[in-house]
Amino acid sequence: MLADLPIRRSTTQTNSAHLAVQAGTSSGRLVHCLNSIQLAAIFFDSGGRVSLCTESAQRLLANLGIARSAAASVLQLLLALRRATAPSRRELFQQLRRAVDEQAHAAFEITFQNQMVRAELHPVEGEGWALTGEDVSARRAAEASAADMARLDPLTGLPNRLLLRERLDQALARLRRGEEACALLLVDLDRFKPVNDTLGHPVGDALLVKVAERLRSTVRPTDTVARIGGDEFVVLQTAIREPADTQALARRLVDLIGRTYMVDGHLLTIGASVGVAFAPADGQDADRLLKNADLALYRAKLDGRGTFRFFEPEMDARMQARRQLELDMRQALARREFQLHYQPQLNLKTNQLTGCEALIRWRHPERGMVSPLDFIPLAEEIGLIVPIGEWVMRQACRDAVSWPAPLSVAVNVSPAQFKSDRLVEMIVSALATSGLPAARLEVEITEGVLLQESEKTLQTLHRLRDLGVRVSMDDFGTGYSSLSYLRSFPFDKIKIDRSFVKDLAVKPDGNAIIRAIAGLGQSLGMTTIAEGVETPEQMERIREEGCTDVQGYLVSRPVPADEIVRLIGSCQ
Ligand SMILES: Nc1nc2c(ncn2[C@@H]2O[C@H](COP(=O)(O)O[C@H]3[C@@H](O)[C@H](n4cnc5c(=O)[nH]c(N)nc54)O[C@@H]3COP(=O)(O)O)[C@@H](O)[C@H]2O)c(=O)[nH]1
Repeated sequence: MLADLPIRRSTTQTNSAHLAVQAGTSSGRLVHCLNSIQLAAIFFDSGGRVSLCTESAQRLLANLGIARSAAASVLQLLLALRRATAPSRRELFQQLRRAVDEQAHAAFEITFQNQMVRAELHPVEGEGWALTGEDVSARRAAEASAADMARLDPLTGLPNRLLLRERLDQALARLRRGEEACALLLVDLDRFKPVNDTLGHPVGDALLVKVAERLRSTVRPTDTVARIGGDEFVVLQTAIREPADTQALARRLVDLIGRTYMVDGHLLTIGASVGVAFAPADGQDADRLLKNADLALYRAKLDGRGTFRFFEPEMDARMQARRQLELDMRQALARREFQLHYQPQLNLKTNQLTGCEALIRWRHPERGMVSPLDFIPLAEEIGLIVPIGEWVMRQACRDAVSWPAPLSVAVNVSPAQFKSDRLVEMIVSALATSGLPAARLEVEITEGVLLQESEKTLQTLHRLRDLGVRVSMDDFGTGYSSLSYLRSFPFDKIKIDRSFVKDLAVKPDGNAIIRAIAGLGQSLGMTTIAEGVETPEQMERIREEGCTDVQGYLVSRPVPADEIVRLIGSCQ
């Protein structure tokens, strides 16, 4: 049908909206056709007068408040449109005016009383003009709503990272104009993961929604609360008069999130750690502010969580140092920079060595000897303890197999290693490849291991025990519930923390504690070994209180593998 019409497609534009009109039209058929496809179109002759106006175009003009008579010519129509729309559109109409003067195609949009019309002005070769119009209000509204949705977190309805970023950029622009300071508070939920893991994601999601409501309820309407990750929220506080405003808000956030929640019949308690960065003091661009708030958050977590910290420049330096240590540690395994030292354990009754504890050492080419206290916690935090711990286990088994039986080797196993499903298989493999009997391997764990996923952990411990591996409880007495853990698993050995041995000389009740633990071990059929024994007096008191074994500098400091072989030989 279009072929019948006096319309031809522009050579450069294939879209049907981009039409050029040929001379010599049969206007009756054309109007009929355009009316039936609901196209708003107005044709102007070479004198600029309206020669054809479809029904849709008439309705559109009426909606825009433009009288039909006003549309008598192109210029009159443009003037009427100019009067009908906002001053911000005036520039557009100047462009249109130019298009008319230059006989060029032009496309534009008119917003009028919530209605949006996309219009196109097409020059008709030597004959006049065609103006087409399309109501795009619904399409533009859908696009705007999609754009809004793309800036909101679907679960909580809070702004997401994208919108936060825009608001932060706006706040920083105001700051640059000297208007107001702002602060960024990065909020990370503590103990959220166990809720998700144990009660399932629907409960976790409902909890996040409640957290979002609490956060929203505690800020001013001018502030922004955003959700930027699973359990990560951000508050952008604007118009700050003094840092105390932000301090009060940070305290409120920690307190509010830490209050109990009732979700799906479950009483839940989580916490929040908050890191704060101020603009302009801690950064004037969004990236720096976010980075510095993150550093402050990291500090808050290190300081025990459930608290807030303000960014300090030293945090950056500390983080750089930590990153370098992490990089070095990742290379240390491949570069064979780790070594094992061994510290002997002595039975007080027989005066014979019973075994040795394997203690890792890191000989760094520039740092020198790095203490495990300086790198094991970081290795645990970033998960590197799993490969490092595997190396320790395999090396310890390889070294111990050359010691005379029944001497055993005790290996520290970290909580993070217990999370790995491969732990038991790895130990079986270390024993098999080294040829060390399982009974000569002892696994030392701390309370931290039992604190996590206790059911799974206990299963792992029982599997190890079934293999014949012995299990000892390290640092006994320093945790919160050492006693209760003794009931949950039949340990082979209790290692009394060296702080109690140290207290022997200084605290009047020092020996009472050692006596109590030794008695407990005796009743439960467990070996009790006192750590950190440095003097003959300490050794004597420990023997008197009933401990079975000792370990400490008095017997020997931890020594390299070849030296322990000599030491063992000299004791035989
Ligand atoms: N997961 C792993 N942890 C490990 C491994 N190797 C060591 N560690 C842990 O690092 C902590 C520090 O260890 P280290 O500096 O080796 O200190 C040990 C001994 O040197 C020290 N000790 C022993 N006797 C004495 C003494 O008489 N006085 C004194 N002041 N210190 C002494 O005690 C540490 C042994 O502690 P423990 O493990 O609790 O028996 C330490 O927590 C290690 O556990 C590893 O391979 N994996």
